[in-house]
Amino acid sequence: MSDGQRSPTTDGQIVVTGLTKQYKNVRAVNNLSFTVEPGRVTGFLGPNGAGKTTTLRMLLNLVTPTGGTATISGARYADLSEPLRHVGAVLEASSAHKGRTGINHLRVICAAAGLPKQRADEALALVGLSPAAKRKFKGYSLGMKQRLGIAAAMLGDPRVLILDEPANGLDPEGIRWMRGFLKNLAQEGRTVLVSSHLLSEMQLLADDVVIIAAGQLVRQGPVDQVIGSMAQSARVRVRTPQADALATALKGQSAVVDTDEHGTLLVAGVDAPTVGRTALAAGIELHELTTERPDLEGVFLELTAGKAGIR
Ligand SMILES: Nc1ncnc2c1ncn2[C@@H]1O[C@H](COP(=O)(O)OP(=O)(O)OP(=O)(O)O)[C@@H](O)[C@H]1O
Repeated sequence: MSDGQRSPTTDGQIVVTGLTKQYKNVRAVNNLSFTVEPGRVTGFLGPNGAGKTTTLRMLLNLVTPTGGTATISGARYADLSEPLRHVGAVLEASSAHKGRTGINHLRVICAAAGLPKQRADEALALVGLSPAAKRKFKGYSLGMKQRLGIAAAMLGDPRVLILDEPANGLDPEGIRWMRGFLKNLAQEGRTVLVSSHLLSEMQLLADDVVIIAAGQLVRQGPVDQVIGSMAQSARVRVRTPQADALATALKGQSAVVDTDEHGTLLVAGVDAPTVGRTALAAGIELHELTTERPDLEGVFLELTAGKAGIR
């Protein structure tokens, strides 16, 4: 389907179907399928060498797939009539001519892409770099270079933004800025696909996650659902002066009950409301009832265990 024939239902959607990349000895991406929806930040997660960069490069027509397809708004990147107006990408920290100022770097891209010159000023303002517009690139910090890369990606006011490890090398303030910036783009209805190995960061940033390992899909879905779908995902912490009685009552509900060194019950297999109701029915007093979920890090390690390869 060409850019002009895009269906409104697929606008901004990224669809990866059976995508495969075989290098000489390495199958970097192996029959990978997932979708990325507009209006959401999607975290693309995987251990080192999982195939994230190769996948993003195939999406952007920088690497030719061995098999399968990757489309953006129903079209392959190569078939988009004005790719920069449709897709912005930041694949690595921005590189630019060292002696060129930030604003001139962006103006050169505008000229090459047939975009109006004032977009350079607008994009620079968008990433908070206007005060450094006339400073030379060689004097930019890593954080400023990252922002300039994002400004370049935003020149065409794209519907879809694709970023490979954008938080790399940023300080905490830079990471906080990036998080707010990307969430805001998603709120505007844009599609934001961000690869990262910073799992804790994704938990704060992403609405959805696509987790891959060894080139294959491990799990995809809303962050909360992916965490919640783990067999051992939720445990309920219960403190009660009648621990033995409650443990007995819960075992009748096919819960698995452990006790820690302080006598606190750790209950798996039933949710907190069930524990509360069971306690109430048995006339047991509760001092604490807390649902404990593993963080994304724990889920990720469990999901990709054994697949994270030195490949
Ligand atoms: N041009 C290439 N030629 C041969 N093998 C390659 C090439 N590019 C990537 N690979 C291999 O493909 C696999 C996937 O690499 P890729 O860079 O896509 O993973 P990644 O998930 O982005 O990893 P990282 O987080 O370390 O960047 C790795 O084993 C890598 O060595």
